[in-house]
Amino acid sequence: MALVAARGTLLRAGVRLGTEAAACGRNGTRRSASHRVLVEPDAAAGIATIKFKNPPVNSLTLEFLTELIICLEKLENDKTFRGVILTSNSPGIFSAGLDLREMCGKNPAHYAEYWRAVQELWLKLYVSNMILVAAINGASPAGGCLMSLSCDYRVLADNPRYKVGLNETLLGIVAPFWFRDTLVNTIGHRASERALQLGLLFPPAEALQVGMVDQVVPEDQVHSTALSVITQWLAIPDHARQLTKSMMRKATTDNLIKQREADIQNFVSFISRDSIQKSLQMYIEKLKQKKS
Ligand SMILES: CCCCCCC/C=C/C(=O)SCCNC(=O)CCNC(=O)[C@H](O)C(C)(C)COP(=O)(O)OP(=O)(O)OC[C@H]1O[C@@H](n2cnc3c(N)ncnc32)[C@H](O)[C@@H]1OP(=O)(O)O
Repeated sequence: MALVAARGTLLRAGVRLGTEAAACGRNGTRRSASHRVLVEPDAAAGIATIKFKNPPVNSLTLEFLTELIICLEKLENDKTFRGVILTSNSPGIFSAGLDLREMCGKNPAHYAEYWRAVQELWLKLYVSNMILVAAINGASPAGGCLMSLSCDYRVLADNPRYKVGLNETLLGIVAPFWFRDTLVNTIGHRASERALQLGLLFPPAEALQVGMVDQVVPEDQVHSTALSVITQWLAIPDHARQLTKSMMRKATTDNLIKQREADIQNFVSFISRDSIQKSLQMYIEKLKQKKS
């Protein structure tokens, strides 16, 4: 159902599925997956690199989310690809997380459609059969950080401006239970409690120390490191690795799947509150003022 909804959104957005489908094909040459998702397939190695290209900050708009979901599904169904690197086409910003404008001043039906797409992306990432490595080449707050936490391994560029974390409380909003669970599964309960309550954004050395990322490397080595990690993981027999991943992660995704509709309703009523709308608008204003 979610994919049908996603395709509906894409068609409304004027994205041609034929072009998009071809883009996630197995050719060795670089192709553009869609407007916002670039795919660089290396069929011989069985690895594809997905590059986020949704300027200015790779925020997760509904259209971008939908393109990512469809691209991941194509790769998942194409047995050529066993590993995927997620990275940004604009070094400096991995992803600014959920698009604030999608959560501000819209109607409940829009919020529901948006949240279903956010859930769908997480589900696709978290229990993917493929090996997913995040090559984090820029700042990655909130939903951007969630994407990387949903991968199997995270490599972060060593730049003090590239902070990662779930900073929702700083916006006056609350990370939902499945964001929390993803963080707890990665860094443990106590560290998550502190990080979530304070909305901490960790610079590289701290991110490594707390376990938000697995490796910090010089900026120009992020992609090559991600590649060599995937190559090591590819040496493990797929069925054994996939079953183990599922054993580790399925309870977490099942928890959302069984209450998916309630989670959407909860999001819609939370985000529609006047007080939350005001907080988000103030945050957007603050981002604008930062410039002037
Ligand atoms: C019960 C459920 C409750 C709800 C749960 C909801 C969970 C939410 C998860 C989220 O992901 S919320 C989003 C959190 N994201 C952030 O806090 C990031 C905010 N952005 C930044 O900190 C910075 O922009 C940056 C990413 C560090 C980049 O900094 P830089 O200086 O390079 O660019 P800016 O000048 O700040 O931004 C350029 C441009 O982009 C706009 N923008 C930035 N972030 C977002 C965003 N998340 N959504 C939409 N737009 C964004 C920013 O306003 C600027 O716009 P203009 O002024 O040029 O129009």
